[in-house]
Amino acid sequence: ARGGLSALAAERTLERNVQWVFLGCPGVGKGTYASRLSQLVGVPHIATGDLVREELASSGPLSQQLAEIVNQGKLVSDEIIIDLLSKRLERGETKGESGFILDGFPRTVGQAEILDSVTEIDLVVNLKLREDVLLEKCLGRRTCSQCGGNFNIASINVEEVNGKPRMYMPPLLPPANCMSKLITRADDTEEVVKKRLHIYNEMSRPVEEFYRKRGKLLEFDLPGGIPESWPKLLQALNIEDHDDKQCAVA
Ligand SMILES: Nc1ncnc2c1ncn2[C@@H]1O[C@H](COP(=O)(O)OP(=O)(O)O)[C@@H](O)[C@H]1O
Repeated sequence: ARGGLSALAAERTLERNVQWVFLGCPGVGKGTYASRLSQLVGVPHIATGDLVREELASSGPLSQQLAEIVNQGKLVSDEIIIDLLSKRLERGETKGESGFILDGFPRTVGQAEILDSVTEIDLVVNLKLREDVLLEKCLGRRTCSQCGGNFNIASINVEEVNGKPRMYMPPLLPPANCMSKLITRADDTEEVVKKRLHIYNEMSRPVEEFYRKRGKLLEFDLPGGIPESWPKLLQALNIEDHDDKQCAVA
């Protein structure tokens, strides 16, 4: 099935820019890989979590309400999310953007149905990682308050247990001048991450089935950290990266 999906993706690219979706639990690395791919493929990376955080920071009419929901690890209503996403897509269109890699959307079957009714998604990449590693990955996340760069200070090295493969993920450390400006997201506490993982299983797992039934789901088990996973992901997507060395460390 993998070959078929990759072929499908390649064929689409010739006609118009790609319209891809990234699915996966909190902490799996959706943002990291979606962002890298978007640069490579030349389409915008649109993360609904970022849209929500921008709205939060703007102290507009929604921000108080959103802060409460997000900081408890709950999902924002489909209505609000669709509204934020539509506005983002419209802004992009006026700037001449086309295609996208969506990250963090759709997160409910309702959102998937709405998306399905307005446009065709070419491919859905389902990123997967050992569950016991996800919490640590979330707790290790840091953002530079100045440049906005995303990093991870978690150093993961877990042994093989019950058929789960050994997993080595070196930290993704910031450059020296970001070091003193690192901040942690308010929803990346142990309590809230556990809640988010639970809500993912309840509300977002069914979205995988939604796309599986439509033959669009590409399952991708992350083999390790970025240096190990990035080339394998490109291979699974049939994409060549002529600048591979640079990307692996960027
Ligand atoms: N598609 C969505 N539907 C509902 N809520 C969303 C959606 N995308 C983002 N959010 C809200 O923003 C928060 C942060 O999202 P995100 O940055 O994607 O986090 P995660 O690390 O859990 O993938 C979510 O916990 C949720 O409250």
